[in-house]
Amino acid sequence: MDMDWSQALQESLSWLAVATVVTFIVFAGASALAIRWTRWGRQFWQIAGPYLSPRNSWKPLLVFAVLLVLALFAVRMNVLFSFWYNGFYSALQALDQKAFWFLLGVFAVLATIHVLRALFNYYVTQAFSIRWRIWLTERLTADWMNGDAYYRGQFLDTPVDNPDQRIELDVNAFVNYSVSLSLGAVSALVSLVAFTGILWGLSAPLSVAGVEIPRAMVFAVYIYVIIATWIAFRLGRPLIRLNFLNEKLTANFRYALMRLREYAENVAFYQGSAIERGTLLGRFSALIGNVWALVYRSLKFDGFNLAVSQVAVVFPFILQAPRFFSGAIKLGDVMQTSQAFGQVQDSLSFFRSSYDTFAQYRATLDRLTGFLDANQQSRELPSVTRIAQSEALDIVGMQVQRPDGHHLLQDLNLNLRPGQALLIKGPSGSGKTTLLRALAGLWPYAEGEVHCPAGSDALFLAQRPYLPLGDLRSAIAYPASSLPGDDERLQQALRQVNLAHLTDRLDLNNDWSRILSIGEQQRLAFARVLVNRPRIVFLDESTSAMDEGLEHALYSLLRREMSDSVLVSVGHRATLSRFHTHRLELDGQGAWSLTEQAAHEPPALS
Ligand SMILES: Nc1ncnc2c1ncn2[C@@H]1O[C@H](COP(=O)(O)OP(=O)(O)OP(=O)(O)O)[C@@H](O)[C@H]1O
Repeated sequence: MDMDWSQALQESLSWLAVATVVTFIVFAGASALAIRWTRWGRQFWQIAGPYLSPRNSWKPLLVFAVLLVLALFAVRMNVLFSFWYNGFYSALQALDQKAFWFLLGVFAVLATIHVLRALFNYYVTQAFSIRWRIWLTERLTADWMNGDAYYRGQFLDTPVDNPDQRIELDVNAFVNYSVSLSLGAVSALVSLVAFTGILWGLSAPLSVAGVEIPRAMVFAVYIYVIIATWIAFRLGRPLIRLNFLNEKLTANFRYALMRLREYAENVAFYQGSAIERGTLLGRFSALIGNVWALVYRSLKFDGFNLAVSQVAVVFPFILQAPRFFSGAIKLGDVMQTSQAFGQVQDSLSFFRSSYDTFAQYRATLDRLTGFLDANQQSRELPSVTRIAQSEALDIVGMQVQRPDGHHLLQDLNLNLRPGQALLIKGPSGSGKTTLLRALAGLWPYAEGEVHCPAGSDALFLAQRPYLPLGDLRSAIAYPASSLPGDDERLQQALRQVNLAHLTDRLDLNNDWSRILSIGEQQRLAFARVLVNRPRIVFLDESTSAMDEGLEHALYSLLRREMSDSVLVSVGHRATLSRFHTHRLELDGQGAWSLTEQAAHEPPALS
C-alpha cells in the first residue's frame, strides 16, 4: 500500500476529526455505563466525581479531552510511520534514489512532529495528574480533619488502617492508574482498529488443507497473539500475589525499623538490641524469601514473553514470504506487515498486562472509598450536645459509658461560674479522662448537654503532652498560630513557668518532644494556657511529672493570672484540692458525688 504524502496532512486531520468524535462518544458512553453499573465505576465517581464534574469546573474535563486527542494523534503518527517504512523499503528495493531522498525529508518532518508531540503529551499528562493529585490530597486531608474523624474513626466497628498510606500513596496511585489505564485502553483499541485495517489491506487468502481462508494474515495474527497472551497470563498470574506480598513485607520491615527509632531509648535502657535485631532480620528474611520467589516466577514469565516476541519478529515474514518471492508484494509491504503485526500484538498485550494493574487499581479504589466512608461514619457517631456560651460551664443530664456498655457516669448535673474550679477525682480507670473526652465532644458513648465556651475559648490539655512539629514558638502558641511580634509574650510565659532557659530558642526547629523532659513539656503546656488565655481550661493530670512544689507554683500562677476563667482538672494528689472550689468524685460504676469547698488560694511561693 502506498501513501500520497502530499495528502498526508489533510488526510490525517480528517482521520483525527472522525476518530475524535467516535472516541469521545464511545468513551463517554462506556464511562457512563461503568459508573452506573460497575462497583469500580461507582467508586471512581465517588472519589473523582466532584473534580471532573463540569459543575465544579470545565477545565479538568477539557484537559482530559486534550489528552484523549493526543493519544489519537500518537496512533495516527504510528500509522504514518508504518506507511513511511513501506515507502522507504520499497524505494530501497527499487534502487529509487529520488524517492529515497524525498522520504528522508518526510521522515525529518514526521520525527520532528513526533518529538514535539511526545514532549507536549508528557507535559499535559503531568500537569493534569499533579492538579488532580493536589485536589484529591486536599479533599482527603480536609475530610479526615472534618468533625474530628481522624480521632473518632477509632470508635468504628472496623476502623480504617493506615490513613497515612491512603492519603499519600493511594492518592498518587489512583491518579496515575486512572490516567494511564484510561488513555492506554483508548490508544490500544484505536491502534488495534487502525493496524488491523492495515494488515487487512496487506493480507492475502491462504489455503490450508485445500480450504481457502480469506485475509488469513489477520486471523493468523489474532490467533497467535491470543494463544500467546493466554499462556503468558497463566504464567504471570502468581506475580500479582507475589507483588502484593512484596509491598506488604516491605512495609512490615520498614515499620519495625521505624518503631525501633521511635523507642530507641526504651530499647537501649532494656539492652534489648539482640531481640530487636532478631525481629528486624526475621522480617527482612521473609521479604528476601519473597523476592527470590519473584525472581523465579519472573524467569518463567519473562522467558516465555521474550521467546514469543522473538518468534513474532519472524512470524509475519514467514507468512508473507511466498507472496514476496512470487513478486506479488514489495519489500515495503513485508516491512509494513511486520510493523503492523507488532502494533496489533502490543495493543492486545495491553489488556493482558493491565489485568494486574487493574486489580491493584481496584484495591486502591477500595482503600480510598473505605477511607471516605469511614470518615463519614465517624462524623455520624453520637456525641454530647455541645452548646457554645461565652463563659461558665453547665452540664445537664450527662451519661458516660464505656464502649462495652458499662456505665462510668450517670446523670451528671453541674454548673461552674467564671472563676470557679473543679477537681475530678476517682480510682484509676473510673472514667476521669473519658469524662473530659465526652465534654470535648470526642467520646461517642455519651449523652447529655454541655454548655461552655467553645473554639479558641476552650483549651484541653491531654494527659500525654503534645508538641507539634516545627519551632518552639509554634509549640507554645499551639493551637493558635504564633506571630513574630508575640516574642515578648511568649518569653514572659516561659519565664513564668520556670523555662527561662528556652527563651532564646524560640526559632529553633527541633524534635522538642524528644529533647524536653516530660516535666518540662508539662510546664510548656502551662505556658500555652497563659498565652492562649482560654475562658475554660481542662487539665488532665497535667502536673503528674512535677514535684509538689512546682505543681503548687504553677497552679497558683494559673489561678492568679486567669482568675476569671473556669478550671477543670483531673488529678490524684490531695494537695490539688486547695486550688479548686468544687470536687467531683467518680466511683467508676456510674455514681458520683459533688462537694463544694471554700477555695483558698495561697500566695505564690516563687
Ligand atoms: N478507646 C477505648 N476503648 C475501650 N475502652 C476504653 C477506651 N478508652 C478508655 N477505655 C476504658 O474506659 C475506662 C475509663 O478510662 P479513663 O482513661 O477515663 O480512666 P481514668 O479514670 O482517666 O484513669 P487514670 O486515672 O488511670 O488515668 C477504662 O476502663 C478504660 O480501659
